[in-house]
Amino acid sequence: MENAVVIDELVVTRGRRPVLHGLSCAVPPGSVTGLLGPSGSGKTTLMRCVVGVQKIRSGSVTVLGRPAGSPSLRHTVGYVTQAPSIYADLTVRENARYFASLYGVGPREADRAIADVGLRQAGDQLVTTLSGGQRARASLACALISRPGLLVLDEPTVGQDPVLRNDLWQQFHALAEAGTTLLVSSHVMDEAGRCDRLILIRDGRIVADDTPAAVRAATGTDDLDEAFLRLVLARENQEKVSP
Ligand SMILES: Nc1ncnc2c1ncn2[C@@H]1O[C@H](COP(=O)(O)OP(=O)(O)OP(=O)(O)O)[C@@H](O)[C@H]1O
Repeated sequence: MENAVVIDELVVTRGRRPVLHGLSCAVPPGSVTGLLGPSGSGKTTLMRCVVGVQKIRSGSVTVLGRPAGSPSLRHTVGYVTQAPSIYADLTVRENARYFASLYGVGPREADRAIADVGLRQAGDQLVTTLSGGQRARASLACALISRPGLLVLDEPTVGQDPVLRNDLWQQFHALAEAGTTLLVSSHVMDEAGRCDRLILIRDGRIVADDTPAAVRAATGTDDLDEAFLRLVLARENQEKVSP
C-alpha cells in the first residue's frame, strides 16, 4: 500500500535560519507514526509542512497522493496544534457542535467525539474553565469529528495524567485500526515504544525512520531513550571521520 505521507529532500528556513535540512521520510497508512525529538528539533515545522501551512524552500511533501496543502485535502487532514484551537467562550459541546456543522455532520458525531476523548462529564463546561489537559482533549475531539484520513497531532499527551495518556494512546491505535493514519509528535521518549513506526529527528535531520523493534535491534538496547542517544553519538562520530 502506498505511504500516506512522503517527504522528499525537504528544506525549510524559518527566520532566515535553516530548520529542516533536506529531510526525507514516509508515513505508512493506517498506523501510528511517532515523530520524536528534543525541543526545537523541528517536529512542529515538519508537521506544519504536512498540513500545508509552512512555506518550504525546496523538496516536496506528498499527502494521500497530493501535494501538501491541496484544497482537496482540507476535509481529509486533521491537525491539532500544541495550543488548543477552540473557542474559549463556548462550552465543549458548543465547540464540538459548531465544528460538526462546519463539516456538515450532525450533533451525534460531535457528542461521539466528546465521549471518545473522555470529556462527556465536561460537555457543558466553558472552555475557559477547563484544565490544560482537558482543553487539549477538547481540541482533539473537534479534530475527530470529520473522521479525517490523516490526523496530525502535535504533542497531544503533554499535561495529561498517566491514565489519560494511556487512554489516548489506546484511542490512537483504535483509530489506526479503523484505517486512520496518525502522525503524533512527542519529546518524551517513553512514548516512542507505543508507536508502530518512529521518525526520530534532531536539529532538523532524521536520526532514524523505522519500527521501534528495528531501532532497538540496530542500537543493541531495549531503552529507546538510550537508543536515541546511541544513534546521535554514532552520527557525530561518523561526521568527525568524514565531515
Ligand atoms: N516563527 C519562527 N521564526 C523563526 N524560527 C522559528 C519559528 N518557529 C520555530 N522556529 C525555530 O525552528 C526550530 C524548530 O522549531 P519547532 O517548533 O519546529 O521545534 P519542535 O521540535 O516542535 O520543538 P518543541 O518540542 O519545543 O515544540 C527551532 O530552532 C525554533 O527556534
